[in-house]
Amino acid sequence: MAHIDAGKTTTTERILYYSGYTRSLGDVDDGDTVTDFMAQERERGITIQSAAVTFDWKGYRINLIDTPGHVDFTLEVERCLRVLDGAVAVFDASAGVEAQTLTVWRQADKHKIPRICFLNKMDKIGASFNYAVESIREKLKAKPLLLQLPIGEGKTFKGVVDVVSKEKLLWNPNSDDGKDFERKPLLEMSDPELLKEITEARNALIEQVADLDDEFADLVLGEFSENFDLLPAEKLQTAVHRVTLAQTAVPVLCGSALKNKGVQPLLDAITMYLPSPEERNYEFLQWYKGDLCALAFKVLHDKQRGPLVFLRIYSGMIKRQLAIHNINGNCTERISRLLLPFADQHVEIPSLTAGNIALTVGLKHTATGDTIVSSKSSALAACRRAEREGEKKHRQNDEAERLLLAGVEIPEPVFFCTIEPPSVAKQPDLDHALKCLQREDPSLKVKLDPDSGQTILCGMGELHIEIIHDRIKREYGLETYLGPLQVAYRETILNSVRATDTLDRTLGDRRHLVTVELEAKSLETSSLLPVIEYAASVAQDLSQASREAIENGLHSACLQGPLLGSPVQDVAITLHSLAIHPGTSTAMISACVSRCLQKALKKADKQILEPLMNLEVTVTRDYLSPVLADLAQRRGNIQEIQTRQDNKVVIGFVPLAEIMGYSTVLRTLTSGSATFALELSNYQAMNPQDQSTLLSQRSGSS
Ligand SMILES: Nc1nc2c(ncn2[C@@H]2O[C@H](COP(=O)(O)OP(=O)(O)OP(=O)(O)O)[C@@H](O)[C@H]2O)c(=O)[nH]1
Repeated sequence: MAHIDAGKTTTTERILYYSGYTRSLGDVDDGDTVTDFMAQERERGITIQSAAVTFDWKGYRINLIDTPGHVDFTLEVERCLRVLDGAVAVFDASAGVEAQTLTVWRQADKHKIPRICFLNKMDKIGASFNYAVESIREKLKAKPLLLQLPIGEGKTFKGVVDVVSKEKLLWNPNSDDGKDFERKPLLEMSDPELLKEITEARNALIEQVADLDDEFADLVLGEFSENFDLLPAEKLQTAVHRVTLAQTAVPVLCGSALKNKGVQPLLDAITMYLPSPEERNYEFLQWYKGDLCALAFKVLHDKQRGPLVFLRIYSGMIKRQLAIHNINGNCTERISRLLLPFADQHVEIPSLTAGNIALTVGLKHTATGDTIVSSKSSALAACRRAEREGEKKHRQNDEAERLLLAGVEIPEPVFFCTIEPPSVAKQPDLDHALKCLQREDPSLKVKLDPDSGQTILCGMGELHIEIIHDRIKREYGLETYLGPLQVAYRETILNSVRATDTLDRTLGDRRHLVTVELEAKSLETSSLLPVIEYAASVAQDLSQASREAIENGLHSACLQGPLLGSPVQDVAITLHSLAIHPGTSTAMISACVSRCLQKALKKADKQILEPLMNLEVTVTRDYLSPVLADLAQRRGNIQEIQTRQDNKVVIGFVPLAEIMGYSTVLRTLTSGSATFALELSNYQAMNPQDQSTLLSQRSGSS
């Protein structure tokens, strides 16, 4: 995991080469890497879908997932992190911690994933080991354990010193694939200076680990207190492994994937310090007692084979021709074939056990985030065990929560645009393509505009929508037309308003009569859904069906606000009175409260909320002024300007509406030398002037 362009794909390629899976070295810049297999990825040089690859290293089996770094694919990253036992965070050693690194780091924190850091690009001009380590300490608030130190930096980078074993690892400059390197103990005779430096680094490391691990502290203070040099490397490694698992510190290694240096020791570190599946102690596993339990974390549509579902197996075994039960979908279906994922080539296998990632063919109803078990009765047995345990511990856990592996929250899309098929006859084909793409990518939303009947595509960013458009063309052969990209605004109200409404309709011989009085007011806290309250007199004899009908009606009224037709948020609604004539259908109750709320919202003082983005621009000093001047014109609010090596890093907020197409603008402003990262911060109220400009633009254009 990493910020965009830190070198994850290049590192993965090296890993696959050294582990013997590939015979030649792929290159991102030449577009021939194994994991970036989608056509767009090869052309754009970025990782869109994280491919899962299985390989072996010195007797260990490793399932590797290369995640995308671009912020538009944050959800994809989180879905993959969710199923990992450990992660390697890759950094550009000349930039240290970048904006997206922070995001993925937080995601890994959320899922409690032990990790190690790999400071890549040590060969790059401006690379600085100390700078990058410092930024890990400061920005990620993590404790770095320096297991290696570089030999040279930038152009002079030649290899690394293993602090744990006090060995020098030098890569043969004449080897063009980095396979040839020598590992030599540091000796007083040949490397007195370096040996002194490394001994100090090793002692510091030992003290640091002893501070974090009591068992190690006892060992060090007892047997080896006089001389740390006598402490065997394996003892230190075992303690670093425990500390990594406890996530109280992170091992740091360095290298240059592009120049083929440092990747083999990284592989050793992965097997040595990251947890094996058994070491993760997933709490829910005890309920399954070795029965199958797996999580579907990715779905791909394959033209020939139909939906391919990636499963992380937590316990039990998966076999081909096995019937499985999907807890979320409450359905049973059969796996027809089982494959071991090797990027876009898949090897057929008869069975796969816990800890592995399986690619299954034949599951037609399983979607991303679903929990898979062997049968309904196995799920029930697990549930009973969980209940018994819960009673013992006097805990009131939600039964479903314990059995379903938590999925991943899907963020609300911030952009939308219309999409049209080349001809009306092709609309069903477009609908099919969008349905398949949505099953793969839950952050893509598709809606139908109730007024125009047009299909609307909602996504996480410009690149996201562009790529979906591209995929529809390439994978489904449909040339679609996109309308202009629009920002997804929200609305709210600023005061408290009351409204009443009556719906009286006779359909056939049945009279439907509802009268409602409600109050809508602004809510202090942020909430996407309206907070609904009932006056005591209303709550008294309200049936469950009527309550659901009311809530449906209120929710649907909040979907289209009075100003722009955008969702209304941060409102509290109180039902003061409600009279329902016997025999009135629930649909009529919904319709009446919905209309009444719309009336109230129309009367209220209204406010548009716009998405505000966190922006981080990295720019050389010479171009700082034009970048700042441009941001000022975009209603940008600069919080801080940091110095990162020779660059300036501008950190601030800017409304999404002002930053569309920014990559082209920034390229022109800085002759292509600057980079930027954008991420949704929150929704903020527009000022009255900007709001009225937007409203008049909209009414002029509609
Ligand atoms: N100098 C130098 N460049 C590197 C190194 N590793 C990768 N690069 C270059 O950095 C760029 C990005 O590399 P990728 O491997 O695609 O990075 P990534 O993190 O997978 O990128 P995304 O998947 O798009 O987030 C490419 O131009 C690589 O050639 C390195 O060790 N040194």
